[in-house]
Amino acid sequence: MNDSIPLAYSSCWSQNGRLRCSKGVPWMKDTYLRWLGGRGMDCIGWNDQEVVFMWGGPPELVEPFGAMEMTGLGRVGSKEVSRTDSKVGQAWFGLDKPESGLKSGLEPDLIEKSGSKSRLNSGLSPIHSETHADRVTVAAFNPSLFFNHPHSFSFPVTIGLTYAKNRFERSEVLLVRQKRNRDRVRSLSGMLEESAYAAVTQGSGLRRLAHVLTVAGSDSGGGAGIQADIKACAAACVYCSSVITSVTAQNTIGVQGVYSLAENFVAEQLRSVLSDMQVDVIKTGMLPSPGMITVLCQIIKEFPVRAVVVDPVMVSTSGDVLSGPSTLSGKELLPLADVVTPNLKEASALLGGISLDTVGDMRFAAKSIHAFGARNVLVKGGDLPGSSDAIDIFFDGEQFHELCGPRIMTRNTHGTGCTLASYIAAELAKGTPMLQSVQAAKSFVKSALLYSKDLMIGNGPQGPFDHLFMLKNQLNNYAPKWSFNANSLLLYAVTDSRMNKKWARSITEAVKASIEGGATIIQLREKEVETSEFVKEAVDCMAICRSHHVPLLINDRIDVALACDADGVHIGQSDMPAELARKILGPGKIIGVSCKTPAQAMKAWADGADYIGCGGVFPTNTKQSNPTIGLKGLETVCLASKLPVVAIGGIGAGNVQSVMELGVPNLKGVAVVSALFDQESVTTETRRLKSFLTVR
Ligand SMILES: Cc1ncc(COP(=O)(O)OP(=O)(O)O)c(N)n1
Ligand SMILES: Cc1nc(C(=O)O)sc1CCOP(=O)(O)O
Repeated sequence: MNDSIPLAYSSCWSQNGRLRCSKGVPWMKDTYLRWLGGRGMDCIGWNDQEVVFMWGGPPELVEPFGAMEMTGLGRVGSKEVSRTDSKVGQAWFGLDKPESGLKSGLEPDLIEKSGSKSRLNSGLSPIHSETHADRVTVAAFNPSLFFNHPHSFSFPVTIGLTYAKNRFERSEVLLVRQKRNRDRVRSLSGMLEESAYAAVTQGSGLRRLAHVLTVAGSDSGGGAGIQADIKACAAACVYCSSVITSVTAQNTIGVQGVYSLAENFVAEQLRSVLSDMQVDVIKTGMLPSPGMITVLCQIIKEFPVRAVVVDPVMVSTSGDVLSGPSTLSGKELLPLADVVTPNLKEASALLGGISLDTVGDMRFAAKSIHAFGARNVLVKGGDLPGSSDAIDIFFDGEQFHELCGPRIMTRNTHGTGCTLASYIAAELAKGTPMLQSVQAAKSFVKSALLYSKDLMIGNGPQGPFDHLFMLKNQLNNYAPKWSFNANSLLLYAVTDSRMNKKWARSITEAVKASIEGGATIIQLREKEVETSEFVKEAVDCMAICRSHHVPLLINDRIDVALACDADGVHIGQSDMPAELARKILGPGKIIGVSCKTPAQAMKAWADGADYIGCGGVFPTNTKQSNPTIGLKGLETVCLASKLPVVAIGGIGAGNVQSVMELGVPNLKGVAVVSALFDQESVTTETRRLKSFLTVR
């Protein structure tokens, strides 16, 4: 990289809750869309030597900073300038307001006091010009500190970051007084780093990879510990560096020996990685001594990262003790954790050995561990007695989420805890929000276990599984599925080639019209179209659906779904078995399965489906010889199903209400063919049907 760094000018602001950017700033848009969930706002100022980023805004903007109102301050040249206005949606920092050209956002008296006005304006280039900078300074501060500070104009910067000559320097004062703010600032640091990095690499041809640092023990058998962490991150397409705390002699039979490294050598490894590389997330595993935790905590404070994931490894799956509960109960690390992921045994140990036998107990444990200072807690109930499901409790300090999945019956579960935590860390490193990261990790572990359930590695009772099962598909279709929302089943439009032909419509016209009318998910059920034509049309339909954020599934044809990178497939009882479809498609695709009985619904769940289609609720002419199960049959299947259900068969404006009035919580919507597509105007009929439906 040159000392002189090309940099595009930008300004982003929020308007009606949406991110707006001035021209010529794709990197900025990406960065902020990614980190501020599409509601970002910031300002940037610059002169020939230095560029300043600032952002701020309403509390919801700065998720994951919770309730902290954040705003920015910065410098132009070497001079500090004043504060932002932190009103909702209005915070800008004095350099320009895009709608009205160059304009100061500073309050007049502050401009006067800081004497910054002339400096500000004289330091600016015209809007949308390009400049070159060899330094990028990013600063943010907490206004509550600012306003409480006795010398307001000394700018209590909570964190500042300068990128100059290929290095980040944290040169600003760290003024962090409250624990709550310290947590926020750690996360903020990652964002600042990302922004500065994005700025300086723009136009340089360089790019960076999301990065997790795992601090854990080595498992010689390769199933858990550092080895599992690296594989989980690789599966999530994230770079993983590793600091080894302990070396274990371990196989599928148990742990034969543990050799812990000296604390100062662990510190040396940590400093080595963190002083050189831009680590996004630190994930911790086996930390064999309280002293090692103290060292780690000190270094995390010295080198703040975006998030810390703590897997409180205490006992191996074989039952061998890897570190005592006293190690974590020192409670130094938990207040730094963005998420902690104990299993039942670990949660119990953290809480002094209480027994945890029910989902209610797990909720209690999650809340109690949260009180130690972790921002989020995931209590894993994989070994909850008497449950055929794997139920985890996620608590974010306000809300509980019960995350349910089928328990996969296999001996190959060694390393699931390490893998889950590392996958969460990897998703967080990519910018995925916390709950979705946890869901994506659960989905990954489930798929890996399913894929590996018959593997035979080692002779002991607990085998490892295959993290890189997707590579065997030779297909790069491993995108996180967290975008699937069961509410999208509300009005499910299923196309029909015969009807398209009858009304002289192309598939794309049919899809466009149904989306216009309000369809919430589309299935291409084109039984009479030639494959080459089908793939071509499906690719076009995908483009339409993507641009409208409507998922598109393919009926029966897994090959076509892969060819057009559809969001998933819908399969029947006589099609490719769902379990195999999941193996072929990977965890990133949506799979729906047709079910007429409770037993089929249970199997679909165990096979890794995402929803079931249940019918025929009423007689239909669209599908020959289709048994009708009636409203009663639909209700029975819904009650037996752990998956969301969409009703199908003979449904139209005249009877849709009777279906939805069943009021079963997992009945999420109706799938319809002829009432939408065997009609003159698909848009009108879709709109009409939609008017009877509301998300529950
Ligand atoms: C949402 C939805 N539910 C059920 C079906 C029927 O699928 P299948 O049993 O595979 O029958 P065909 O559609 O292939 O005739 C569906 N397509 N969609
Ligand atoms: C494709 C399909 N599957 C069914 C099932 O019972 O699984 S009924 C059906 C046809 C639904 O078409 P219409 O909305 O025109 O009745």
